[in-house]
Amino acid sequence: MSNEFVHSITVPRIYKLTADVVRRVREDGASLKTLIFEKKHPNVAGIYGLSVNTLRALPQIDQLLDQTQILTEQPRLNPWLARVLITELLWRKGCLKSNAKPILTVLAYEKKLRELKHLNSIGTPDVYKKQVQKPRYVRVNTLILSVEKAISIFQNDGWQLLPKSTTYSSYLQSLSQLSKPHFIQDLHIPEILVFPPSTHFYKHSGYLNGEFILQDKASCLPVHLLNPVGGSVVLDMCAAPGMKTSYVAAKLQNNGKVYAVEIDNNRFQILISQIKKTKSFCVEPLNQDALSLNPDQYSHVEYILVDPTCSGSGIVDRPEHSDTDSIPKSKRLQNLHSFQAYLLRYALFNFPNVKKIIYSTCSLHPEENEEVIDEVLGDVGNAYRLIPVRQLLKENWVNFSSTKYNCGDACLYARPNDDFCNGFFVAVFERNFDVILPKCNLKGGNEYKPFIKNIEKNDMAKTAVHNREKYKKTKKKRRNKQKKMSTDTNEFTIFEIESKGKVKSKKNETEIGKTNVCNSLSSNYDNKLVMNESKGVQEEILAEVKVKKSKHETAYQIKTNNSMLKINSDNEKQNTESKTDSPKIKKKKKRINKKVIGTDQLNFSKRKQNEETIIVPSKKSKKE
Ligand SMILES: C[S@@+](CC[C@H](N)C(=O)[O-])C[C@H]1O[C@@H](n2cnc3c(N)ncnc32)[C@H](O)[C@@H]1O
Repeated sequence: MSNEFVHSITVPRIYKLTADVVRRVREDGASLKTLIFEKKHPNVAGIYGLSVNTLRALPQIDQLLDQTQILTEQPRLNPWLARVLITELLWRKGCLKSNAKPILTVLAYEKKLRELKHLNSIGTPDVYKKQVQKPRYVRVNTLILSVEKAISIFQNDGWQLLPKSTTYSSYLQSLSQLSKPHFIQDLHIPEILVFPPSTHFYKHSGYLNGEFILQDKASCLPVHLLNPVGGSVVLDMCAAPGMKTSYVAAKLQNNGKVYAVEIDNNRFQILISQIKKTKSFCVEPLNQDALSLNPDQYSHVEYILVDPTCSGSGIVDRPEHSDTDSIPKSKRLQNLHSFQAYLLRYALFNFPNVKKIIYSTCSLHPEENEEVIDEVLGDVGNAYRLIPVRQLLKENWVNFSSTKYNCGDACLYARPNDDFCNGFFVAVFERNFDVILPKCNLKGGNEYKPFIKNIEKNDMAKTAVHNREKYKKTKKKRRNKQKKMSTDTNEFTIFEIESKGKVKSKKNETEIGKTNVCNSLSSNYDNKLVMNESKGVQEEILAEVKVKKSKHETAYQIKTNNSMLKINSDNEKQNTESKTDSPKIKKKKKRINKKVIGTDQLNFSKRKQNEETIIVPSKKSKKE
């Protein structure tokens, strides 16, 4: 075989795409889910699996790369492709079938790799091993069928329903022994049916038509505890991918209203898809920053769900962060804490008729949980109280918040090893209307509203990749400009949200990504960390969202039975605009209206929004 011939064989696309995904997750902090979605490859599950496995085995792979010196000896070999191929060879298929040059190169080192793997006693990397064998939770979408009907469907499929448990300990006992062909109804949430681990329903017609939602029990708990009564108005401040939104709609039986707010454009598409699939007609999706909601316009809101971006540390099968991550863990948690407290405070202080607010995270870090609750409790005084979740669940729960915090054990923790579900935290706030809301000058508080205008909202919707590209471009532009005006010290002031305390101005900030902490949180953290609350969901939903873009407009088109829902999107325009903007002068920016053409089935509304983005130049700015 001549060299020329070997060179002409291309590497299978799945390996190339996975290598790119893994690189961007590691280097850009991009979201695995968003990237896989972007690729629009038919084998979403394959790319997802290989990406997750490669990411998890990175420390071991890098050790092998070091020892074999492949990358030094083979400088033309793409290091990320090498990592993916090694994963496939050593931990997945055990072979590589192609004569493409990179594959032959890796295969030339196969013997050495295997020997070193053996010598290093690298077995299956620890992170491959699941701590918990989580059962498969199925939430019955009661907007489409009753729980009884769902049970009979599964029974017709050959499943056998175990008797209902009466205490949490007997329920957990049953869960720990659950095996085919048995399933059980959840003790707390009757809409949830529980099946043995590794049961797959992705191809089940009930799943495909929205009757069954594959949603972890932990993710259902916040809505179960919110428990809005029919006819009420609910605000879901962080809605995508819409698992909780659709559950709220089911709780309301579509009688009432749910405002589902999502800042990220890509995730908003998934939210729309979920709303449609689940027939959640009472939901009005809003593609905007929840912090930009005009409280006067939403003064009728009675229930709020605050389920913000978090570290996702409670998710059982998510890839771990490693020490090599660019932002240290403590700093990440501090940033998340600030953002979460900000959002929660916004909910607590700005909606005069709200009765109940749920704060939840899929994190097990007190920084994102008890510490957030303690911080806001100090601000709201007696205007709100925490309802002890122990009472709400009638003592049938084991894990609560720590008594070493002011919130005491009033909040709920779900812990994978005890509760057989993802790790989660839930706090339930109830409004005491006898007490007037105190004034609060802190982030999100009622005195803070005017500042909201100064946040560059468009940017919050950017993915990490966008931010990086934008940052690079702006840096390049600025460098060129600086060359031209070498004496120019172009100073400007930007606002920065500090982790603790007030708004502060900062001079000479050069990194666009730093113009706003929430911005970087919403993009980096959300995309990087909050892949989803259930591993399957991202594959499932992504596989279904159909996005079509025309040359002249970006449009989301979702097929309905008899009509086509079309949402004109200004995303690209916004993105382009923001990319070319540099924050140097006082600038008013009109947000382009989201035009939504509703179908007879979906209840989307037209919404006008002209928000100002103002970044104030300091007085020292060079006079042009
Ligand atoms: C943890 S996820 C929400 C999961 C969702 N509640 C569910 O159950 O499917 C957090 C979401 O909040 C969105 N988000 C973050 N900051 C936001 C903001 N300021 N306004 C609206 N959405 C925001 C993120 O893009 C992300 O989709």
